[in-house]
Amino acid sequence: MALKITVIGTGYLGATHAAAMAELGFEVLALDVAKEKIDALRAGRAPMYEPGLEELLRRHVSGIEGSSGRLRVTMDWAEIADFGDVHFVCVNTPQKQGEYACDMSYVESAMDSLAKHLGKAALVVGKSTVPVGSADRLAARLAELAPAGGEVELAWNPEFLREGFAVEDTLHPDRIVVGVRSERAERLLREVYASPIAEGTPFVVADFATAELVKTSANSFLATKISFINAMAEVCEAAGGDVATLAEALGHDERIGRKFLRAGIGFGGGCLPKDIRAFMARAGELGADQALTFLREVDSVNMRRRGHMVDMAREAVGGESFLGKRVAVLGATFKPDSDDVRDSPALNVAGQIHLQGGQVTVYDPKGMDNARLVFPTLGYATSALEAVRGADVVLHLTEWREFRDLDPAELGAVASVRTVLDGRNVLDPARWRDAGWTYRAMGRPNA
Ligand SMILES: NC(=O)C1=CN([C@@H]2O[C@H](COP(=O)(O)OP(=O)(O)OC[C@H]3O[C@@H](n4cnc5c(N)ncnc54)[C@H](O)[C@@H]3O)[C@@H](O)[C@H]2O)C=CC1
Ligand SMILES: O=C(O)[C@H]1O[C@H](OP(=O)(O)OP(=O)(O)OC[C@H]2O[C@@H](n3ccc(=O)[nH]c3=O)[C@H](O)[C@@H]2O)[C@H](O)[C@@H](O)[C@@H]1O
Repeated sequence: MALKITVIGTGYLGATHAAAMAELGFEVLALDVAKEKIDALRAGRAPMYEPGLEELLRRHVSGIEGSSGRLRVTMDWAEIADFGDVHFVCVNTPQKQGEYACDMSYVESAMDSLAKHLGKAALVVGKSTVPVGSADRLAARLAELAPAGGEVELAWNPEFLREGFAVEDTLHPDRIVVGVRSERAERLLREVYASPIAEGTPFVVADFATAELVKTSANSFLATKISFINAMAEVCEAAGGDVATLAEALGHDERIGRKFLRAGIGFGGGCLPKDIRAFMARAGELGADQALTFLREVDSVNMRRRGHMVDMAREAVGGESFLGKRVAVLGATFKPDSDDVRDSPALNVAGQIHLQGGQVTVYDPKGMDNARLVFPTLGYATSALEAVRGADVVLHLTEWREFRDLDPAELGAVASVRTVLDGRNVLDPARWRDAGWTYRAMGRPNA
């Protein structure tokens, strides 16, 4: 009989995972403690903006006309425990308030709720990003709490999807990593991922600690690559070089590669920043803090880029202060094709300028509702054109396709001053200059 799968936590990771599991042909039951997410999913709506997710949900959510009916949702733990052979735990692991360490309380609470109701053999699979050593501890806790005792087992299967490509990355991952303690756990996970494995996706079997470490080291590597190029941007600014040309030239070396070498206002989101901090905190607990001190630099280079964009904007409006100045901010999300504003560099820059007295107006194609929740005091416009109306400077902070396609002449007709600062290094300087704009980018003093 085909495996039955549950997904606990239906945020960016869980909602996508649940829909993808249904797409792969499994019967899926998903649970969340947030009623609005469950209501949205039940109606076949994605709880967040993620390209392709809503189509997948409508194809599989039970009760939607023409759907396969393979995906159902619930808020009932007993139903979840009774239904699943394999339970994926996809809840959030944010940074602890005022600390670098990871807040494990959501994972612990979800595991406890599930364990108490488990009455039959099951494989519980952690997918959340956790500090190394967590799976070991959670396995002992699970064994203690689960009534079925030895028949309930834990595995760890970190996730590498990127927001904006979540559906594609889940259905066709570049690798699958599983931390397992038995052949049975490995066999069950091979069954779950039979389809990507058949497509040739590498399936890496590891112990718990290594599986956990693959995830945090992957995100640390990506963060380091971005901060490396942003450090080079700082040097280019001092020396009069061009970081975009530098990155292109570096990227031709296959050992370095072209990806993740885009300089600008740096990385944000619900993962990279908090994951490198949690990794440093955990290394400290393990007595290996020296190994990761470089991540402190990675973090501070990254945070400096936000401050540098604020400085560039202040200089553009006269150098002294933002008082009485209108600043248009294009972009609120931490990256394009997402509505996620968690630790968004764009919103951080907008917020800093607002706090320094600037009159900030933000526009983002998908992130407006989330941005308003985080920064209700900023001004919000209904289009890029409206945001730019009367502006003394325009900041391009999230590289949505829509912004690249804007007509600089049309914007120039409504702006008060034609100065654009490109925080993502993707606008075409010639197009803007031809329309009478002063164009400046980060790390490209002569661009
Ligand atoms: N967002 C992403 O692109 C990726 C996230 N991850 C990791 O996946 C985990 C989840 O991240 P996101 O989906 O972004 O977070 P999220 O905040 O979007 O979703 C988490 C969901 O878990 C639910 N939840 C919290 N406590 C619960 C409980 N006790 N029982 C049931 N549900 C509960 C929340 O209501 C929320 O809907 C994190 O550890 C993150 O680091 C890993 C790879 C990619
Ligand atoms: O653990 C996670 O949650 C995920 O974190 C990242 O994915 P994501 O946060 O969706 O976004 P990325 O594409 O990695 O971008 C992160 C940030 O870096 C910035 N970035 C990216 C690339 C670049 O060259 N320069 C740059 O500033 C982006 O603008 C964005 O703010 C990883 O890429 C995923 O593999 C991982 O699963």
